Formats: sequence, C-alpha cells, structure tokens
Amino acid sequence: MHGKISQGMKWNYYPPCPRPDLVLGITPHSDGSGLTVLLQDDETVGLQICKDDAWIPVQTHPGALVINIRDMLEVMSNGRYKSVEHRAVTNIERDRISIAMFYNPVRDTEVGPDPELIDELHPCQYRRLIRAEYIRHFFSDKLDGKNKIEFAKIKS
Ligand SMILES: O=C(O)CCC(=O)C(=O)O
Ligand SMILES: [Fe+2]
Repeated sequence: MHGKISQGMKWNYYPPCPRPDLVLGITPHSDGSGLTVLLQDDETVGLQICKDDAWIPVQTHPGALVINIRDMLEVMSNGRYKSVEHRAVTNIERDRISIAMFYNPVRDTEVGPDPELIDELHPCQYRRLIRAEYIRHFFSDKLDGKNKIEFAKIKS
C-alpha cells in the first residue's frame, strides 16, 4: 500500500462458552481492510482460517503476530493475493482476547488493481472504487464468508 494510511484497532473478548459446538465467537468473514496485524491470546487457540473448504486452527506462539491479507490488498494485487476467510471459535473452559490492528488506504483513496499487474494473462478482475464506498458496502449487512469482495469484482 502507498499513499496515506489509516490505522484502526479492535479488541475482541470471547468469554468461555458452554456450547462451542453451537456458538461462534466471530462468524466467517474476510476483513475489509488492506492488511491486519493480529495479536492472539498466548494460551487459547480460537482463530481458524478456511483453506480448501476446511477450517484450520492458527496455533499460538507467544509474542508472534499474525499478518493477514485483506480485501483491499486482493483488489490492489488484482487477485494475486487473496484475502483470507477466517472465523473465531469459542472455548468451553477458557476466555480469549485478540487485538487486531487494521491498516487501510484513507477514505477518499481510489483503490484498484495495480496496472503493472494487469496483462493478457492476468486480465483486470476488480473495478476501481473509493475506499469509503467499500466501507459503506462492508457494513451494510451481515458478513458471510467472502461475500463483500464480490462488490469489487468485475463480472464476466
Ligand atoms: O479473534 C480473532 O482471532 C479474529 C478476530 C477477527 O477476525 C476480527 O477482529 O476481524
Ligand atoms: Fe477478521
């Protein structure tokens, strides 16, 4: 990302839950930002990423940060990088905290695929949009997996 960047922070607290089989901490989604840096609880595994239709737990390592590609980077890279679908599960015995730092192009930035990443083999897959437009769309209704990025995709 280049140009002006805005930064946001979100603390997540997941209390112990008697029915982790029925209750998720956060439902499946991809983040609408550019890049997320996540500090996970050292002791309780809760974050899972979706790969090949399976949910894979992200193990904790004390002091380690999880760096995640998000929707805006998928658009800017013309799909070379894919934002990751993820969710957080609950735990029957333990509570869990995670702290997410979101890095975004500022609201009035026009975001689109880098022209250097568009060629005959890699046709343009995403339209150009204003970051604020994407934020409005992102929060307009329920997050459901990677449903929000469809807004930016050029339909063939
Ligand atoms: O708690 C986690 O590990 C995930 C948090 C998350 O996905 C979010 O805040 O967007
Ligand atoms: Fe997230």
